[in-house]
Amino acid sequence: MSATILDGRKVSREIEEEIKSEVDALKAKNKKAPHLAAILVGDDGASQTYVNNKIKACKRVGFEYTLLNFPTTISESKLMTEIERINADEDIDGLIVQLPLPDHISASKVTDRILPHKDVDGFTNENYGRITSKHPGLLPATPFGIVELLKRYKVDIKGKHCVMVGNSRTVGAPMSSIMAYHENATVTVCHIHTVDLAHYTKQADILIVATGKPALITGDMVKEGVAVVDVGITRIPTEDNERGYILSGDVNFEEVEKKASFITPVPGGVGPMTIASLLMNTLKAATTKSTITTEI
Ligand SMILES: NC(=O)C1=CN([C@@H]2O[C@H](COP(=O)(O)OP(=O)(O)OC[C@H]3O[C@@H](n4cnc5c(N)ncnc54)[C@H](OP(=O)(O)O)[C@@H]3O)[C@@H](O)[C@H]2O)C=CC1
Ligand SMILES: Nc1nc(=O)c2c([nH]1)NC[C@@H]1CN(c3ccc(C(=O)N[C@@H](CCC(=O)O)C(=O)O)cc3)C=[N+]21
Ligand SMILES: [Mg+2]
Repeated sequence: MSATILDGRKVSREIEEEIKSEVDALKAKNKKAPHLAAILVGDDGASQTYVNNKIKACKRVGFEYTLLNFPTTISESKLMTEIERINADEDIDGLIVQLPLPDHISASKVTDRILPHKDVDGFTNENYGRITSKHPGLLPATPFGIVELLKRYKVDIKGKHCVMVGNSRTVGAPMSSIMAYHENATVTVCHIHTVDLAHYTKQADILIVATGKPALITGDMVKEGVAVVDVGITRIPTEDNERGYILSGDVNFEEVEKKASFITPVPGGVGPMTIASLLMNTLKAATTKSTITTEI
C-alpha cells in the first residue's frame, strides 16, 4: 500500500484563502483587520523561524501584526507587565508568547495571564478546561490544526482507536481530550513511562506522535492501514547543507509510509496547520471578542 500524504502545506494555503476573503469582507465594511501580537523572548533560532512563519502568514491573509522581541534577561514581572499592556490594548485581538521561555520564567504563569479571549494559542487554563465543555473557547492551535487536516482528507475518526504518544500540556494532552470528547475516538495516551510503547502503537488506527524524539516510531511499530500524524520537529546538525541542520519528525517516514494509509510529512505537515489554526483563532477572537464559543 502507498500512503496518501496529508499535505498540511496545501491545506493550510486553502484555509488562508478562506481567511483572506473574510478579512477582505471586513475591510470592505470599513472594519479593522484582525491584529495578532507575538512575544518572543531570547534569540533561539528555531523559535525565530516559527515566529517569522507566523508573521509571514499574517501578511498573506491581511492581518495586522506586532512582534515584540525581548532579551533572555527580561524578568518574569516585566514580561507580565507587557502582557497586561497588550491585554488592555483594544486594538490587539490575539496574543501569543512563544515557548519555550528561559528557565527563570514560569511558562504556565505567563501563559495564564493572557486574557482567554485573546489567547489564540489556546494555552490558558480557561481555554484548556473549556475543551470539555459544550461551548469551547479558543482551541489549542496544534490539536485544532490536526483535526482540521484529518477531516479535510476524510480520515474516519469516530469509533477508531487513536493512540497519542506524548502528553504535553500544549499538544498531547489537549489532543487526546479533543479526540475522545469531540471526535468520539477511543483514545490511548502513551508517554515516557509507558511500558512497551510498541504494544500500543501497533493497535492504532490513528497514531499521533508528539515527543520530540527523532524517528521514535519505526515501521515494525505500526499496523497496515494506520493514519499517522507526526507532530515532532527536531533540528539535527549537519555539515551537508547551507542551513547547518536538517529537520526530523518523530516518525521514521520511509519505513512507516510503506504501511500507512495516510501520513503527514515533516516539514509540510502539522507545522503549517498549526499556523493556519492560529490565524483561524485570531479571526475568531477579532470577530467575537469576549463571548467566544466555538462549535466543533
Ligand atoms: N509542528 C508543530 O506545529 C509543533 C511541533 N511541536 C514539536 O512536537 C514535539 C513535542 O512537543 P511538545 O509536546 O511541546 O514536547 P514536550 O517535551 O513538552 O512533551 C513531549 C512528550 O513526549 C513524551 N515522551 C518523550 N520521550 C518519549 C518516549 N521515548 N516515548 C514516549 N513518550 C515520550 C514526554 O513524556 P514526559 O513528559 O513524561 O517526559 C511528553 O509527554 C517537539 O519536537 C516540538 O518541537 C510542538 C508544537 C507544535
Ligand atoms: N506559544 C507557542 N505557540 C506555538 O504554536 C508553538 C510554541 N509556542 N513553541 C514551539 C512550537 C512549535 N511550533 C511550530 C510552528 C510552526 C512550525 C512550522 O512552520 N514548520 C514548518 C517548517 C519550519 C522550519 O523550516 O523549521 C513545517 O513543518 O513545514 C513548526 C513548529 C509552534 N509552537
Ligand atoms: Mg514534559
